[in-house]
Amino acid sequence: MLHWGYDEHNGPAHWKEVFPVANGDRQSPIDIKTEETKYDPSLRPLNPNYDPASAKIILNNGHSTSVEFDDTVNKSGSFQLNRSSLLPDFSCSDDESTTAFVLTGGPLSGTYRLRQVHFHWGSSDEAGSEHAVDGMKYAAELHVVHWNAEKYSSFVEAARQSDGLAVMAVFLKIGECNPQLKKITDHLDTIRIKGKRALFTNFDPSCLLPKSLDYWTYFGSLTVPPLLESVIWIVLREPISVCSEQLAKFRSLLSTAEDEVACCLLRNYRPPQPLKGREVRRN
Ligand SMILES: NS(=O)(=O)c1ccc(C(=O)NCCc2c[nH]cn2)cc1
Ligand SMILES: [Zn+2]
Repeated sequence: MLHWGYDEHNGPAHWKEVFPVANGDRQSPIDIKTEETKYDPSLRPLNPNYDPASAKIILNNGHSTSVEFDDTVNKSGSFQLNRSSLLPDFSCSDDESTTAFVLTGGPLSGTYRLRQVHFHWGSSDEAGSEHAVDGMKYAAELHVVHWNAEKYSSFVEAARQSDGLAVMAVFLKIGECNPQLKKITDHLDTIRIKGKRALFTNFDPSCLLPKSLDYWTYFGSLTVPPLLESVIWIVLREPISVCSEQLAKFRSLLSTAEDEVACCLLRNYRPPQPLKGREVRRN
């Protein structure tokens, strides 16, 4: 396998050839069998707190499109909420607290810092999500990626620890066009080619969250190589909407770079992996 991807010759079935952890005990995604999930009263409400100004760029890395955030801490060690009045304010969180772009609460102990947001989709609207619910797949899935900045000094270090990462997954269900998603899909034609990136600031991912923050949670892994088993998954139960035209824009992204024969990134989801005895809890 040259470089991993989602085609017949380099897709999920081949990843174990280079990343043996693909057959590990806590791989993701999974099919969530709702009858087998366990209510856990100790689970607290999720508390996402994002400073829209920390968004930096939107990029096409060849296997997804992601919005990257500035997850470096500033000199004084605290986060300032730089509400630069020059930029239009897309923030949906009216919270003026100064703990910017972190996720706390839920199953998490400590503060997880926002790193990036990205998507997974399929070649048709029938499938595209990575997690499934009672065997049912949604059209796409949004991942909001955080790392344990309280215990570890960098994302790369945290990505090697069993409690290093926390990813919040949101299902995208075919329906109305999503006005919040428009900001992202409107930028995709400027980053069609693998490696392309564009300035993208003042984006607040809480705009993409559903009304209810009820969730399932389980211990898993990255769903793309290196498939590191360092993710506390938080899967929101309520989907957000997306329309076919918006999904079509994701599919028009290229998985190839400038000097390669153009190939569209038609799908980029890994199928559900064995649960291997893991428990899925719900709040
Ligand atoms: N789909 S997902 O599970 O949410 C996910 C989230 C993040 C990453 C990621 O950041 N990959 C780079 C990993 C790395 C390790 N060391 C240096 N880079 C991949 C998949
Ligand atoms: Zn992902």
